[in-house]
Amino acid sequence: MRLRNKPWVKEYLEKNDKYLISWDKETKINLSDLFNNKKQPVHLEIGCGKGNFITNHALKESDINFIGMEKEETVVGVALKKTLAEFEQRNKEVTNLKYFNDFAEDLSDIFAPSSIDKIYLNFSDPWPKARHSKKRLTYRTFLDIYANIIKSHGILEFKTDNDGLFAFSLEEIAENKNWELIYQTTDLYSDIEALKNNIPTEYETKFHTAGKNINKLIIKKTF
Ligand SMILES: C[S@@+](CC[C@H](N)C(=O)[O-])C[C@H]1O[C@@H](n2cnc3c(N)ncnc32)[C@H](O)[C@@H]1O
Repeated sequence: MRLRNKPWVKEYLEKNDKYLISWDKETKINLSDLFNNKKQPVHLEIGCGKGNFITNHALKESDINFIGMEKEETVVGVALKKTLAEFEQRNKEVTNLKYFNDFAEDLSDIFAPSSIDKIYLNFSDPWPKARHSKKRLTYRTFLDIYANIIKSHGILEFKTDNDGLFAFSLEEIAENKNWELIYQTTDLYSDIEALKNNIPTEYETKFHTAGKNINKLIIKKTF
């Protein structure tokens, strides 16, 4: 499905702006003002795509506030529509999930240091050409940005079908003093224990169904 320039999106997002985070680029977002349930931990998914993963997390873990960050406005529109439909189907109100149309590059300007409890990064673009390696969302500058916004000893979970990106990410992590590796597998679907709590993303389902191995790593902030 081609998602660019869907004409309904702008109007739809304006109408449903209570599920969106807006940022004035001058001040950092005050997380305790965002959700009515202020005291709950905040988990952020970067590059949430059409929102399957974060919606299912928000449905399952109502004691956590979720933010889905996505750079494409049209994709945010599609994600929000799906979220509202999923919650409605279960007669539930969306009180613990908001979408944010912005870029991972801006995270340190958006959120205060040590303010996010957990970060998810799923099936981010592999950028296979060496000259584009800095754009990979596990490149060292991104790892530093995540370490800045996540709380002390916070956890980041990363899944990818792309073996090259996975190997690259492990190398970047090994070189980065902000993070320690606490789990890794190149075949998530053969790790029964890890699978128990696994919520698949849209890309994950697609690749796993096609027989591709799914890589996963978990890292913890060292300080
Ligand atoms: C390959 S898709 C994966 C979507 C979803 N996470 C999944 O696993 O099904 C990557 C998503 O990340 C978004 N994205 C890529 N770079 C980004 C960035 N720098 N900041 C925010 N979102 C980004 C893309 O627009 C796209 O929706």
